[in-house]
Amino acid sequence: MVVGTTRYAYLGPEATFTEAAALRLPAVAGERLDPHPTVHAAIAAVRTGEATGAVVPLENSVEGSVNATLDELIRGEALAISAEVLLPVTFVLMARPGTDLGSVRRIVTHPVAEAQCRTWVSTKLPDAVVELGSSTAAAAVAVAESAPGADGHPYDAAIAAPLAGERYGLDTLAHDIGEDAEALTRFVLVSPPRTPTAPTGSDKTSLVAYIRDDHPGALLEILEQFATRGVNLTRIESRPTGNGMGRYCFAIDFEGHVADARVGEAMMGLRRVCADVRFLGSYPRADGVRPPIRQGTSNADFRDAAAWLEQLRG
Ligand SMILES: O=C(O)C(=O)Cc1ccccc1
Repeated sequence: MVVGTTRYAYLGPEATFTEAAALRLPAVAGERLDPHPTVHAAIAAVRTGEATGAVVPLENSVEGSVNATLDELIRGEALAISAEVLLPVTFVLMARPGTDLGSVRRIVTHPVAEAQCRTWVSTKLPDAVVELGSSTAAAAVAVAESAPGADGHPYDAAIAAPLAGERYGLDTLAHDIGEDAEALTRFVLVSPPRTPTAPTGSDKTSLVAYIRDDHPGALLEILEQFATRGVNLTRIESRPTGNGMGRYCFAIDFEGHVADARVGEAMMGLRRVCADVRFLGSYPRADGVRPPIRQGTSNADFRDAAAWLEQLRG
């Protein structure tokens, strides 16, 4: 296989769900992919310029946001989201060849996988403990390298992607152990700040809003900016800013593109009521949905209203 020269970082090692997601991104597929042990390390490679972009998990349909990624976007040097991809995730319990399911006591996996497989583990292996690792593939490596009887409590099994079992020589003890067979994870391509790609009609925008002085109704003021312009939110998450107890910001995703008038007006409103607004980007939606535009909020409606005001002002 010929590999391009542009380097992209991802949450590794090989055979993570993130690697599978990266291979589905047109900008990344065919380029050089560098595995990193943590989300922080993958994003640090973008910040230092070592990588053009980093593919990292952002949100799971069952477990919610991946805070490690959210916090990188909220704090430190500004970054941009330039693409998203939705990936169905299937979890497998895997162990060294010869391991018997009944003998599994110590399992290792990523927190998102642990949350989705909790019911299966407590029902089928009530005496097992699940420990958390930096990725599902790192968990598979830890099991492959845990010699039974070795010092330091070896792991008996890992919960990871079917591909990780093949890659690291582990056998499957149980298939499809996640709670929701339809579970999806949303991954994003994080790059240095950049001009967004042109609107497609099926776009999403992400930003972080930092409250100006803690006061009653601060969140309502933020929400109003979107509501009055007919902008539909797809996710809102509060996270501590990291600068003192009780100081929070809101990471918000919504339908539309920064080039859309209603989105621009909502963002100008945020700019007026917030201490700071960090624009993360507008990018095509992975699900291709083209939501209906509410009456009175199309680009033409905003243009007409602006022309009317101009006329009144003479
Ligand atoms: O650990 C991985 O393989 C990842 O890519 C993170 C993750 C873990 C579980 C579900 C989705 C993403």
